[in-house]
Amino acid sequence: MDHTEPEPRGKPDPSRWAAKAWALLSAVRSQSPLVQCITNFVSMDLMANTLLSAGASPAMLHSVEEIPEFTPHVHALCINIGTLSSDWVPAMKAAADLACKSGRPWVLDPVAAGASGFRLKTCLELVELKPTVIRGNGSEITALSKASLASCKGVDSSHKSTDAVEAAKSLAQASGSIVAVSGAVDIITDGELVVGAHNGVAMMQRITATGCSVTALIAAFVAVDPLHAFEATALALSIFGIAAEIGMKMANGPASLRMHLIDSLHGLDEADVLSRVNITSFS
Ligand SMILES: Nc1ncnc2c1ncn2[C@@H]1O[C@H](COP(=O)(O)OP(=O)(O)O)[C@@H](O)[C@H]1O
Ligand SMILES: Cc1ncsc1CCOP(=O)(O)O
Ligand SMILES: [Mg+2]
Repeated sequence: MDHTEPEPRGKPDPSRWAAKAWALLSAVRSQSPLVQCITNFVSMDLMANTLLSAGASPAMLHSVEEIPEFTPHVHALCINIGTLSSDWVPAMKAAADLACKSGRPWVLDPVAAGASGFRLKTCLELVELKPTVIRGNGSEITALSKASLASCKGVDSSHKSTDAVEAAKSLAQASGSIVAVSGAVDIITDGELVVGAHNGVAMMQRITATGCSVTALIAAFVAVDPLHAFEATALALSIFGIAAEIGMKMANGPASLRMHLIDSLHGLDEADVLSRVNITSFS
């Protein structure tokens, strides 16, 4: 996995983003990073298939007994609190702590963070364990950033991603994590620089666990380029969106889009990626 020095940050150059997208997808395919996923029951299947179709190697291991042996050897860890219960929290915390201590990137998906005090408290405790990236929808990032039970229907967002830019920036500054807010435009920030990834189709919101799955894809991308987590996060979101755009041409509705999204992610070629990556600076 690449440990070279970070590239200088600055105004995004569209051709640099597209070339880097193809380089990172190719690295995931050739290196097949092992991604440990501690995730909700709803997302396990789509998340594992998303990682496999991108070329990564998923492992849905969550028992607290095996984390000390397993987690130090993974290339990245994804923690998702979607179907949270108290007996899973020690495993989540132990895995996050070990990932940090072993120098492995880890990514947090704070599903429905503002839906209950238990969820919010657990997310805030996980944020203390220094996730490399936090990816949520607009309502989740708003709740986590303000540490309050913001108006939240459940797992789906009632905020546009673009209305959560300031919340994302302050969460990134307070946590030291890269923060991504998904939506029609995916917002990615390190607390200063903000970019928008414009790929994707609206019907992705009608398939459960697309958000969870793109969080796991972010973990795979960060695994192959851990020193450029900001770029890897934006590009994983863009690549997932491109797969959906291509899949949508063959789909008749959410169920067939789910299938074609996975097929398209597996089949993405250089021309698709270079012509479709759409990331712009956002201010
Ligand atoms: N209106 C939209 N247009 C294009 N892509 C979208 C839209 N809404 C969501 N997406 C994409 O769907 C995926 C899941 O995002 P989202 O629905 O916000 O997450 P969650 O399922 O966690 O609420 C992301 O890849 C995001 O870019
Ligand atoms: C429906 C549901 N309920 C608890 S977790 C979950 C899946 C949420 O997936 P996503 O956040 O990707 O829509
Ligand atoms: Mg979600």
